[in-house]
Amino acid sequence: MSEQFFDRLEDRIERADSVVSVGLDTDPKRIPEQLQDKDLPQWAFNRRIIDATHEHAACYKPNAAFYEGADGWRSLRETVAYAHGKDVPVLLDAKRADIGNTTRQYANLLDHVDAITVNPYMGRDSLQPFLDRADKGVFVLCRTSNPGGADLQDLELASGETVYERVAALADLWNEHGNVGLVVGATAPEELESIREQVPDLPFLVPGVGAQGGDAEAAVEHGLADGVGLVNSSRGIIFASEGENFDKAAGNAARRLKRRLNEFR
Ligand SMILES: O=C(O)c1cc(=O)[nH]c(=O)n1[C@@H]1O[C@H](COP(=O)(O)O)[C@@H](O)[C@H]1O
Repeated sequence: MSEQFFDRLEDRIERADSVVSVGLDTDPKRIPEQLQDKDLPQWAFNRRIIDATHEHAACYKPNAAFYEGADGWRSLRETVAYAHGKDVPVLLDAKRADIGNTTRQYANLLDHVDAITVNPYMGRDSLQPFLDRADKGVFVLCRTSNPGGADLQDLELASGETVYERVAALADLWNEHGNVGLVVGATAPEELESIREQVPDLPFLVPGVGAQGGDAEAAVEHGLADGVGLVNSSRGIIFASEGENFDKAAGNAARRLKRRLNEFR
């Protein structure tokens, strides 16, 4: 198996014929009733979601927010092992980074998963332990999908570039091991296009299609670098139905998204 995350991801994209990142944002309150009395309801839910969606998944992206706490981390560990058993990489959406000794601990998260999202706000040294993991993917938040994404990221610097453009330029510099990608939301299609022009070689993780109503065509057209990149939907897949056959609905939603995105690949 290749040493490089993006090579492994490329293989997976080819095998699944899909750039869909299935977001495992498993809100305990939205888990169907029939699973609520299980030992680890999140794990019971994720297992059925993975069974139903893995053939359409380029990766799984659990967001750490939903797994904080002892049972959550246990569920996450089982989930990651199960996804790996299906040959699907796992991108932990943790948005971490801190001062040196703290961030070294955060980077240990990469012992368990294939890639992670990080926050560039504290600068290069806060990301160094992640960047040093040449075999793992490091997705740097660049232009986020939320309405407030513009508050700081769109500010113009004295140099004339915006903050998100500066982040993209820095991420390109930090990409010494070929393991860096950017997070750019599908709700900002113009920025997606301009960032793609600025950094043609960095794969993007593009969240914001589905529940946030982002632009699927722009996500594919600009999110991929040499065919490699990810377009994420979380709630739109895993909570496609909250009824008894939630897994079947999730599988259908993942297949539909894959087909829709493939129209633009
Ligand atoms: O880093 C991310 O993945 C991320 C960045 C961003 O700009 N916007 C964004 O929505 N996300 C994540 O992508 C997922 C989107 O979930 P849905 O809106 O349910 O598809 C959540 O886990 C968000 O935290």
